[in-house]
Parts: sequence; structure tokens; C-alpha cells
Amino acid sequence: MSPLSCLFRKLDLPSRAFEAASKGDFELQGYAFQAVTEQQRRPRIVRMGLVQNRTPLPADTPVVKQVTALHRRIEAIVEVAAMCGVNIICFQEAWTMPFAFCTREKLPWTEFAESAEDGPTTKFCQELARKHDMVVVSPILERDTEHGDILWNTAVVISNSGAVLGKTRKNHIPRVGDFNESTYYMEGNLGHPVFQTQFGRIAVNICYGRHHPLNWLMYSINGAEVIFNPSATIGVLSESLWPIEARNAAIANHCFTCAINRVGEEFFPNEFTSGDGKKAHRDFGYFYGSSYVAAPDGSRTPGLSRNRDGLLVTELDLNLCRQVNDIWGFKMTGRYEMYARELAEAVQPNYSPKIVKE
Ligand SMILES: NC(=O)NCCC(=O)O
Repeated sequence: MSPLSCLFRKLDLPSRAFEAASKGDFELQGYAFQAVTEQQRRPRIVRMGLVQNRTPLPADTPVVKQVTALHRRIEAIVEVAAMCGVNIICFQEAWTMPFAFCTREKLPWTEFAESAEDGPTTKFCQELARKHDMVVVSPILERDTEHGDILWNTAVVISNSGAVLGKTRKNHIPRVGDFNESTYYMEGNLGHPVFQTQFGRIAVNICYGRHHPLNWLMYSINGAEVIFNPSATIGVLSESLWPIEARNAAIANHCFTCAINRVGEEFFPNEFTSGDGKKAHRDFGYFYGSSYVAAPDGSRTPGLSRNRDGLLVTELDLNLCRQVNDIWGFKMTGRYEMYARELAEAVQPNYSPKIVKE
């Protein structure tokens, strides 16, 4: 089989996992991508878990109750992921809260922010990681108490040993529609870290970063074999882009990409406007789920449901990254030095675009 003929197949998951998912009222799907068997490297088989979910309680419920309900929900889904042999699990963007940034109000929403190092959600994820021998990627609203008490949109990466391996921050903050996140936090300042885990090298490109090819590229240049894209995005805005962007990034960077989106509608206590002359409203719009995994050869899994909570389990052979790289050679043929030079010139205030005129 040539790596280019790699297609996914259905993964045999234990029936007790399907029973538990059905009892817990969430969808469970499993697929596997294959790679060619090599002579000198053993297959590097790992299982990824992608979780999409709605917020179980209304947004006007007390903050701690909402967070606790989300912890319980995720705990139940992670139990099933463990039954399915998942090695690395990733939750959706800002998973411990409703996506309240549309409101532009500070309280109570900023009360969902926590320390990435030792907040209650990180402690909860450390327990999950230890219990299930699983790497946990936990995207939260971070409050950095050591540095001015400021907020960030952060993903905490917890090793399967239970140790906090590190954190990465959202590099691109949207200024589109009701995504008023710039009211709360700034563009990330940690660059493009890649985390070496027991199950491969991973990176996290948070939501709006998926529209920026250079953001994907930099994680890949730092060696990411799997790039997660935990998101919160709504139908009218981005559903036409969703199937293309993470998939294209997997192709362009010879890596696997995991696109995750929340589901359902969220209503807020106070009306807000969208600055478009339309009436004030209390809802954000429809988060359309559809989480999926794309492989470096361009194949992809089907998406999870548009409207149900779900767990997508995908088995990867990480050897596929190098196999596709050897065929297409984008890393080798990319003219990075030329782009770097030209970009360095283009960002100067006195730059004149190179347009050749008659
Ligand atoms: N959460 C977030 O960055 N959403 C922006 C909209 C999008 O990128 O689809």
C-alpha cells in the first residue's frame, strides 16, 4: 500500500464503551488511519480523543455550579475514552465556561478564569491524567496571578504522569462577529511550543489561529506531529470554512490535525448588540460541533454530530507524517529563508509592495 492510498477505517471499540456513551447521551465514533509498514521503524500507533459538548447548565447558574457540572460531564466522557484506549485527549476551547465573550461584560465571566498551573480545573485534569494514563489537553480561560492578574486564552498540557508539562496561548484573537474576545485578553506571548509526550509531539492552535497558515506552519516547524485546534465557532460565520482549514493544514504541514468545536446554543442574562444595526439579542448563535481528524495525506474522518455531545476516537500511526513528507517534500521545498527575508522587509513601516508596473 502506498501512503497516498491511506484511508481511514472504522475502529473496533468495546461494546461497553458504546453502552456507556449511550447511557451518558453522547455520540461515540472511532476510526483508524494506517501507514505503510517500515523496515527500520516500528509503527507508532497512538489514539486521540476529541471531545465536543454543550454547556450543561444555563449561563446564569452560579459560576462554581457551572464549572462543577462541566467537570462531571467531562469526567464521564473521559471514562469512556479510557475504555477505548485513548492516549491523548483534548477538550474544546474554554471548556469550563459558556462562551460569554460576546457579551463584553466582565463579571461574572472573568470569574471562570483559573491558574493554568494549579487552578481547580488543572488539578481535576491531573487526576484524570494519572487515573487513565492519558495526556490531557485542557483549554481554559487563564488568570496569570503572577503577572498582573491578567487573562489569557490558554491550553494547559498535562502529561500522562499527571505533571503539568506546560501551556500554550491563543496567538490570534478574533475581531469578527460577536467574538469580542479582545475585550478580555491579548494575543498569546508564548510563541509556538510543541510538547514532547510519551505518545508523540503535540501542539495546540487555538480556534481562530486556524485561519492563519503561518500559525500552523510554526508548530510544524517546531516538530509537531499532531496539532489540536480546540474551537468555539458558529454556523453562520464559519461552517463553510470548517471542513477545509484544518484538513488543508494537515496536508501543508505533513502532520495530523484535530479540529474540535462545541455544540448547542448559549443564552446570556443580558441582551447585547452585534454592532450591525440589528436588534439586541441574548444568544450567540449555533455552535455546530462537527469535530474531526485530518491526516497528512489529506484523508479525514467523518465529523461528529452537529448537535450532540460526542467523543471521537482516532487511531493514528505517526509514521505517516514522515512517509508523506518523503513523497511530497514540502518541508524540503519550502523557501523559508526567502519568505523570512521578504516578510522581514514587508513588516517595515516604509515597505513598498513589490508591484511591477509598465
Ligand atoms: N473562538 C474563536 O476564536 N472564534 C472565532 C471564530 C472562528 O474562528 O470561527
